[in-house]
Amino acid sequence: MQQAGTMEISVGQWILILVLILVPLLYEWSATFKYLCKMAFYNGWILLLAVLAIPICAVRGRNVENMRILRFLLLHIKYLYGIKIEVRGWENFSLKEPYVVVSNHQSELDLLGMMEILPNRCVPIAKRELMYAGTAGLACWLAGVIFINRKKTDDAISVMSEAAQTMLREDVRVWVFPEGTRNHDGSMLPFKRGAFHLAVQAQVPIIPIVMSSYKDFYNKKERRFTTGKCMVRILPKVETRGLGPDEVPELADSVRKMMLATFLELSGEPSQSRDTCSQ
Ligand SMILES: CCCCCCCCCCCCCC(=O)SCCNC(=O)CCNC(=O)[C@H](O)C(C)(C)COP(=O)(O)OP(=O)(O)OC[C@H]1O[C@@H](n2cnc3c(N)ncnc32)[C@H](O)[C@@H]1OP(=O)(O)O
Ligand SMILES: CCCCCCCC/C=C\CCCCCCCC(=O)OC[C@@H](O)COP(=O)(O)O
Repeated sequence: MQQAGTMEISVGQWILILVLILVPLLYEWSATFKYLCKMAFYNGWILLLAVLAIPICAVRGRNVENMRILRFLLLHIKYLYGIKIEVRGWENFSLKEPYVVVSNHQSELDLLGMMEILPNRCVPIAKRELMYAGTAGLACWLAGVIFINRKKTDDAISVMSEAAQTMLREDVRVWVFPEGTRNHDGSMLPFKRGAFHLAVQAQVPIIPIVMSSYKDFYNKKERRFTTGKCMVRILPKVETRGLGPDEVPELADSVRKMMLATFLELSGEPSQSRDTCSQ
């Protein structure tokens, strides 16, 4: 029986107290636990922000203008994580016409750099699986993200050909990660050619973007995630007017060379030392 003025603590409450003490201690002591917490919060926070975004975006229906709403909602995340983003080359974005943005792809954290500089009426091309990522998938769909099925090349190519028409008809810019997958090892994979076919088919320029290596503050293999700085460079446009499908391989190679040189320079690596591509 409980006496007046005394309080019994139940087993559940003891567990809660223990968790409240242990979690912050573990967070400080274990870099792995910190990494897992930060990544879980990153995904959870985005799913939650998407809950906010969905009704606002739904007012307009599926529309690329909704990308501005996603951008606005996501811009603060860099502050939560203490990631400083330094952008140079803004002047290279001052084109009125549509263009294809190509950018290196290190991790889901690329979303932060992307939102920092995302031009108006610019939509990313994303793997179809993202459409099923709960609220985030629906928010992406409402913002006009172009989904491709990477398991069906023909389908992916026809979606991209359709995108070439949409870009011109509706004055839309498209953002592609030409590596086609995240590349956590601090280098740049060989480029897939879809982005370059897209630019050539639409006869629009390519604007290469390079985000510096995250190695100083983030490493998935080592499960390390601290605060840090990322440099983003918007490179000058590469014209595609007059080029045909036969020139695509050369175009892709020359853009990749330029991006790799910038990546190595930004990441403080000697040039040619980290090229994982043997094209
Ligand atoms: C608040 C909530 C917010 C939520 C977050 C919001 C933000 C979300 C941000 C999301 C960010 C998410 C980020 C992400 O999800 S990144 C993952 C998805 N993105 C990509 O995969 C883009 C890059 N991939 C490609 O470009 C691939 O080439 C594709 C996918 C097209 C095919 O790949 P696949 O591996 O199947 O085949 P292949 O590359 O060997 O190509 C085969 C042949 O076809 C030729 N070919 C290719 N394309 C075209 C074309 N258009 N017209 C004519 N021909 C074309 C090509 O040259 C080659 O021929 P050849 O050269 O060998 O002779
Ligand atoms: C009810 C279903 C709940 C599903 C929960 C899913 C959790 C996902 C939560 C939030 C989504 C965060 C959006 C991050 C956007 C970045 C996407 C990204 O970077 O995709 C990776 C893709 O470029 C390449 O994929 P792979 O490296 O080939 O793989």
